[in-house]
Amino acid sequence: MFNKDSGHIVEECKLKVVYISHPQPPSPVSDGSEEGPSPKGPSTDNGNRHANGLKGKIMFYVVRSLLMVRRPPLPLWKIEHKSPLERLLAAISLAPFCLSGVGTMNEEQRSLLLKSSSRFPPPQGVKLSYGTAGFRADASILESTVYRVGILAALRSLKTKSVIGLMITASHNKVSDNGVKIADPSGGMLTQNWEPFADALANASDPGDLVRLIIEFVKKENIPFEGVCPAEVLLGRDTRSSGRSLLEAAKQGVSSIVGAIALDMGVLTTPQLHWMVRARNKSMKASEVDYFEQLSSPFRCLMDLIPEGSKINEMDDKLIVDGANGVGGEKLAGLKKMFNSLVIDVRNSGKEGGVLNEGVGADYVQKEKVVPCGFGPSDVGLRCASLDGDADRLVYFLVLPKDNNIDLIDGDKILSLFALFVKEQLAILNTNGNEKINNYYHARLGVVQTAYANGASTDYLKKQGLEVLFTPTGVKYLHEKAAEFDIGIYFEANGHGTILFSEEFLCWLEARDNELSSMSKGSEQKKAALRLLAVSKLINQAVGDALSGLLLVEAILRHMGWSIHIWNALYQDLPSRQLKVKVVDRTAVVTENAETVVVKPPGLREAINAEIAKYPQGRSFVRPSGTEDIIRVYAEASTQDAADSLGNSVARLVDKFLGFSSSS
Ligand SMILES: CC(=O)N[C@H]1[C@@H](OP(=O)(O)O)O[C@H](CO)[C@@H](O)[C@@H]1O
Ligand SMILES: [Mg+2]
Repeated sequence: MFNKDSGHIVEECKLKVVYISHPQPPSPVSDGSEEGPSPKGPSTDNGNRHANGLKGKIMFYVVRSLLMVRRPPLPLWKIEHKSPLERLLAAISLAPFCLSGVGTMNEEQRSLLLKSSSRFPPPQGVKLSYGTAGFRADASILESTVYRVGILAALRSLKTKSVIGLMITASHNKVSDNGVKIADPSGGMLTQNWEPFADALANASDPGDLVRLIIEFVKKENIPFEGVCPAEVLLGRDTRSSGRSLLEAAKQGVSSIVGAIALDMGVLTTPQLHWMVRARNKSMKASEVDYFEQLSSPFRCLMDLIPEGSKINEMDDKLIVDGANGVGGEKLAGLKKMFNSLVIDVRNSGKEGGVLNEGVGADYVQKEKVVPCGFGPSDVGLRCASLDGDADRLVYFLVLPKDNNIDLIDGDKILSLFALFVKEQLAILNTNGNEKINNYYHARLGVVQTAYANGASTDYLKKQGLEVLFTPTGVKYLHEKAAEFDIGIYFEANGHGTILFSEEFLCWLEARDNELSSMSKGSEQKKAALRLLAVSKLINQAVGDALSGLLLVEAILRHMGWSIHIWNALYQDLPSRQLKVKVVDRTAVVTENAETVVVKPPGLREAINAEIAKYPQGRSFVRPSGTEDIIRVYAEASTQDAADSLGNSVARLVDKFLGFSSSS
């Protein structure tokens, strides 16, 4: 992780180093623990301090020399302390921290935490939970939470000896909300084992409680602490104005762990930050320019490999994108400059005065099934797409001639398009004319959905002979499941998804590609190998990414020679309805079987099943949202009226069992 370019990347990408941890220099007078008594009592007297200081200096150089054998110096040495004298002073001030062991906390670290955390008191009467996508709430109460997640990210970096990401976003939620989540070293979501600790940290009542929790956790997880190892956290935020002060809180959190640094990567899409974390930990270049290059070059490769005759007519050439008045539109405008084979008209880029996610964006389009602001009758029949507020979701749509209605082409249909293409390329790769080839690799291709996937999509995918699996809502679950395959494609109906390739399969594919280069250059197999390799590079391997997903959709439609109408006609969605019900305590609903069955409160399951039985092709389930304080209701049936009616009946049941009237 802390690759040799650590300092170099900082310069090359013109990154701003936002904070470098400043451990308190050992003072001969005060131990800096005014905030509360030390559990160990006063650590040293003055004489001991001086003696320890000298011992510390000597030991520090020994430890540091040893550490430098296996890693380059911290960016700390390169960036902040420019002159040799400044570096020496920094080394001396860090010395005491480098002497303490694993899983322990010395007085200086404790004092630093107590001091900084006292500036971020937690909100009163609020219980926070690291839900489907981290912590989310009204931005005005989040400073303490973000500060504490900064601490968590620094500890995670120490534990994994890798670069960690911290993203400040509330995605598709309203502009006054915000949120914070962590990207693990792979670029994926924070490991689920650490979520209870995240909850405990966020809800710690005071600085003392917070420090006690950290001490316990550091011990339990054996985290190398107190400057023994460096920690590095990449910070990103979406376009919400509250993100600025929250980012400051995150910096304070990171820097309250000795040896930890925070790098402000600026305003980013969520998938960009995840990608950068992954790239840094793979010692790859990780700037925004590199990200654009990573997407555009395989896209160009796929376009160059489009079969002769797969031409689409001019009307189908233009794509209109709704940027949700968020970060995605602006980034897409930058990305599209890197190729001229695609005409993209970006609307709702945030520069026209619209409000983030208000009447715009992928979540609005998918849930309300109406045109977003800025779209209208002149767009009827054109290929349109919508990103969400942090650009990790993508849906397509067709504007219908009447009543602002749309034909939605959601995550399920994007998944179907990707699955068809990958399956076709795998089949070409493993066939030589009519003969099966010898160097055959049976790549396990799997697709992963949630209960929100339209039943018609699941039927369609199964009919194509694909293995379909289900997980609970939340990309952390889908991603984990998809990673079990050689090629795992996952999508939530709302448009979050990606394609994961196993290392083993990619190794084989690269070898096969080389073999084909010498044996059958220009053959269909060679092209199929090149296409699959291009897909593995274009599609974000860390998380679902609307920008990379959009480029892949565009490339595949051209490959197939399909208009959006042909794509949309792959299968017809069953009519569905989604509703939200406000209840007293949403945690009272407990589900199982990928959230399709309610186990608590007693009696609700039977009542829902009795409703479902009244509707042909009826399906309905309820679950507590992980991002909003509500219960979500989903209903599907053979007609829209029936789906609406089933949804309403189930929503009434939820209200009856758990609503405010039931508790009074
Ligand atoms: C029905 C729905 O769209 N749920 C979304 C929503 O989660 P909830 O837990 O349902 O609030 O936000 C998550 C994060 O973006 C996303 O993963 C999930 O699919
Ligand atoms: Mg999002």
